[in-house]
Amino acid sequence: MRSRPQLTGLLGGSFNPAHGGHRRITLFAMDALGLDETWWLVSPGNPLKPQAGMAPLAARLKSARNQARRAPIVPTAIEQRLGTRYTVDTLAKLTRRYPKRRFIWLMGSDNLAQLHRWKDWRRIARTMPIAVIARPGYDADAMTSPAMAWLRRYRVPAASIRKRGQWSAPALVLLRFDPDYRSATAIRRAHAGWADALLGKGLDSQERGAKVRDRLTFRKLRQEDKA
Ligand SMILES: Nc1ncnc2c1ncn2[C@@H]1O[C@H](COP(=O)(O)OP(=O)(O)OP(=O)(O)O)[C@@H](O)[C@H]1O
Ligand SMILES: O=C(O)c1ccc[n+]([C@@H]2O[C@H](COP(=O)([O-])O)[C@@H](O)[C@H]2O)c1
Repeated sequence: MRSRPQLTGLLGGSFNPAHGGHRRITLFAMDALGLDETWWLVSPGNPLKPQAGMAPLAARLKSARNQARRAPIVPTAIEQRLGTRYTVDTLAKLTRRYPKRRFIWLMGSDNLAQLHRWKDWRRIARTMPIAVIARPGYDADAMTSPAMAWLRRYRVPAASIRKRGQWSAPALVLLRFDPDYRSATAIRRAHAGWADALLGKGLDSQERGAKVRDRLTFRKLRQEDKA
């Protein structure tokens, strides 16, 4: 049984496809915040993004597994299993299922700039702390955004997350690392056929095995949290 709550980062995304920027910002954020692991929630579909041009979930998940290799990062399609699409609903279910964990929502500043358009975004902020990672080209819009106008009063240093006893919400941590210019948009422009190349003729046996392991891992974690 675990003696202290696991600090788990949640990075939700389209991952269309996952790229080195995701891995880099996740590892930097984990280090700055003292996280034990991060779950990459590969979204069935961002409610604000068009479905057109969105690769199949299996391809996006596979790209995420490739990027997460040998790191304490767990890519998962758990939102599909939970039947949730809006983040507020996902977080309500995850906190109920994994009551002993301490979660923190991670996102790039492009998402802070439009957070006020998300369903029940203040409820998200009341559910868990939010850490925002600076991203080239988006920081000015993020800092002047409607969500930031409300969130700025809850700003705390990264150290307050590291000290697990002080974990509370709402809390906003602003993180700035070496800027990372990578984006999925740029990869899609350069390599439109990435999903076909990755999936080949369909799900290979390795991928089918990963899918089963994904389900089992989260079932086991849930049992641990209930113990
Ligand atoms: N280079 C980066 N710097 C900071 N945050 C990033 C970076 N790349 C992605 N993120 C963040 O990772 C999360 C998932 O990103 P997503 O899967 O949408 O990739 P993306 O590169 O932003 O995709 P797209 O270009 O299609 O919008 C989001 O919170 C996003 O802000
Ligand atoms: O819940 C919402 O209203 C909402 C609106 C837009 C985006 N999101 C989530 O934000 C995360 C980042 O999405 P993306 O497409 O920018 O990678 C992903 O988990 C989405 O489900 C959530």
